[in-house]
Amino acid sequence: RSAGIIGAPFSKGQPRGGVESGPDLIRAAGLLQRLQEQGCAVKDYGNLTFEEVADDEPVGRVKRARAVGGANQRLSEAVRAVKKDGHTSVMLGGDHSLAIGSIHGHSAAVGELSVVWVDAHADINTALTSTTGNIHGQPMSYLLHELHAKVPVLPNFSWVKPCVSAKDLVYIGLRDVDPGEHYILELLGVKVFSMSEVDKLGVARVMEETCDYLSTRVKKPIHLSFDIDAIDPSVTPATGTPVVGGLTYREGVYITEHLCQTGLLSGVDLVEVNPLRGQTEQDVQSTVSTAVDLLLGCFGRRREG
Ligand SMILES: N[C@](CCCC[B-](O)(O)O)(CCN1CCC(O)CC1)C(=O)O
Ligand SMILES: [Mn+2]
Ligand SMILES: [Mn+2]
Repeated sequence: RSAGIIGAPFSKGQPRGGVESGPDLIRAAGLLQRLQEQGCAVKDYGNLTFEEVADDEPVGRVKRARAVGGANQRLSEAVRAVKKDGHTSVMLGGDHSLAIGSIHGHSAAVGELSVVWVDAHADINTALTSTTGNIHGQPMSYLLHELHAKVPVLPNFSWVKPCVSAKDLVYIGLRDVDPGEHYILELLGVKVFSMSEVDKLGVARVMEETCDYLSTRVKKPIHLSFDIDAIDPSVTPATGTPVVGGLTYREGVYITEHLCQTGLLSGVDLVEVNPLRGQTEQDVQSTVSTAVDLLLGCFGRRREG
């Protein structure tokens, strides 16, 4: 296995400062060294730099669109290059609006993808259904072919080409879905394993059904977009939009171990770690070390040794 690490210190998909520190915190916790220790080749592509955007006035209700569009165009090019170099891309966020560039660039390199979205939230509001205007609650709406006609073209977004089909998307961990999002998920028939299904089926069955569902037709490379707020806030409190009733540490690691074993994992996002949202240093350390362990599971770490 080989991992290409891209740091994306970006926060404009949401209003809270601090999430831009995610990449360096995850590196400082030893991600690269731990990957190498477990036999994974690692190339660190460093942190992207994003230009400041002046006068980034709201477009309708959408906030900071020009900054988000520009940052994701840079990220898309960077992820495409990492994939062309033959690595599994690892995008360290930063907020979840970065999934736009990460998935777009991944698909530009490898073609059609399966997307596994692990999150408390669906992040599938369109610019018109979003009540907050924060683009970290909207990324999937820019990527789905089926929503293309429903999404207005925002400034600095004209480069985004839809690249994912609704049938190739699976959600795990949902527990805070907006009405507009629920309507979209039902309308498109997107496969959802909410926390109710995790409780009902157990994580092993959820992963079995996820992989069966995604490989029913052609097996595609998998893009895992993991929002740290999918994990319960008792474990990962240092994040912008915590929601009670989340995945245990063990369920989170089981998910990444299982996806690694498919041999199809081709791109990973780990987003929404925000040290300023922790109340204690221990809160931050628990959040960051869980993020590292989730990523190690993506690259072959097995709890059995
Ligand atoms: N769905 C939310 C949250 C998005 C979270 C993004 B993340 O990347 O962390 O998954 C809004 C949530 N909703 C707003 C109104 C409140 O009363 C209830 C929560 C949105 O802002 O669209
Ligand atoms: Mn979330
Ligand atoms: Mn998210």
